[in-house]
Amino acid sequence: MLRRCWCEQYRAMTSVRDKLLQELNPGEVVPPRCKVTIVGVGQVGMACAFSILQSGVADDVTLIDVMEDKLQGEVLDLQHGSLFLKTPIIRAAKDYSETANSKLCIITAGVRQKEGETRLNLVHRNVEVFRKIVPLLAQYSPDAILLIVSNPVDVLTYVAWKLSGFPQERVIGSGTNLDSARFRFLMGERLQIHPSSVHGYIIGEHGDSSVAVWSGANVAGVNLQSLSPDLEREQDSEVWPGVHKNVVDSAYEVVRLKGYTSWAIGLSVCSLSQSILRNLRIVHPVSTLVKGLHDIQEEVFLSLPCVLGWPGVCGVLNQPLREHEAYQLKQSAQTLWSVQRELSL
Ligand SMILES: NC(=O)C1=CN([C@@H]2O[C@H](COP(=O)(O)OP(=O)(O)OC[C@H]3O[C@@H](n4cnc5c(N)ncnc54)[C@H](O)[C@@H]3O)[C@@H](O)[C@H]2O)C=CC1
Ligand SMILES: CC(=O)C(=O)O
Repeated sequence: MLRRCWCEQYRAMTSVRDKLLQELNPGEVVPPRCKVTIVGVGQVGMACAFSILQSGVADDVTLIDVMEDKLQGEVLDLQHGSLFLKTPIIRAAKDYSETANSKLCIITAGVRQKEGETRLNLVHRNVEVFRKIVPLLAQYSPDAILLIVSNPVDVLTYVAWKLSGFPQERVIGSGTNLDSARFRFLMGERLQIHPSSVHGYIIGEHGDSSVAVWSGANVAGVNLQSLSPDLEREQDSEVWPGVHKNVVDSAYEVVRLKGYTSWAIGLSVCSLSQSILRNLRIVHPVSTLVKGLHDIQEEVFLSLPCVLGWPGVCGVLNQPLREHEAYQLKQSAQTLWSVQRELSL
């Protein structure tokens, strides 16, 4: 019976595809479950896109940018690699309606630092960029998680939270996930141990006022400060405090050498995306609303260790901090608040 039905259809078919393939459920559309939109196809956006495509975590990667030719060129180039990827849909969106129903929207659009410029110098230009982007993302993907990468990332995460009206757990800044990766790489180099086995957090601002939590730095639970109490002091003979300085200087150094940073932030954002989209509940230092935590009174976003999963930020760790670490964190909050309170949103 079924066979006769197929044969009848076959006679009526014309295209090569129709002759090749007997569809069992023609016309059925399976909506993507893990659609990721990336806004901005500059150095950072493309590094994020490439890492996410390589990981296979998304079933739709949609890119959008105001530079139409660059956008088309980047998307074509990625599509030509489809044979080697496991993401069925890679596309350029002409307008925000094509980003609809994204689970995760990653914003990398905006200006970047020139040599010597700080991240905070970018704030006014990138707030204007966000005014054009965030309301449209929120309109077409009202249930999405916003992952902010553009700088200054902590202030812009606050801006995205305000402009979107989303709950705090669905607006996340990539924050010090990158700084902590740099910290672990630099400590690992000194110890000649892989960064995945060297644990330590950079918290606070992604930038100049970040805080190294030396009190928690460890390898296999062996606290490094218990081996050298001077670890974070100037007089330390092995100059370990220089590791945090190197972390803070990292972006400036890479920008001086190649003009921008891209690969490490791309990998960092991919790791955050995997934790969210696969509901892994991995702890990452990311920028979240910290009002009420560690005695911070200001409505600012800063990085603290957060559990990330399908709902976004599932929880913030009660990380014990020494007095001077908590003091530095509060200073970091005040630095950001002094920038934020000038913004009219
Ligand atoms: N959070 C972090 O750890 C890091 C953040 N960044 C930041 O990421 C941002 C992007 O850096 P790059 O990719 O190197 O810059 P880029 O200049 O290479 O790319 C920026 C892209 O944004 C696009 N864009 C500008 N306005 C737009 C709009 N209204 N809508 C859509 N697209 C728009 C531009 O056309 C351009 O393609 C910068 O703010 C940079 O400071 C960079 C590295 C690390
Ligand atoms: C540019 C920047 O924020 C970074 O690479 O850390």
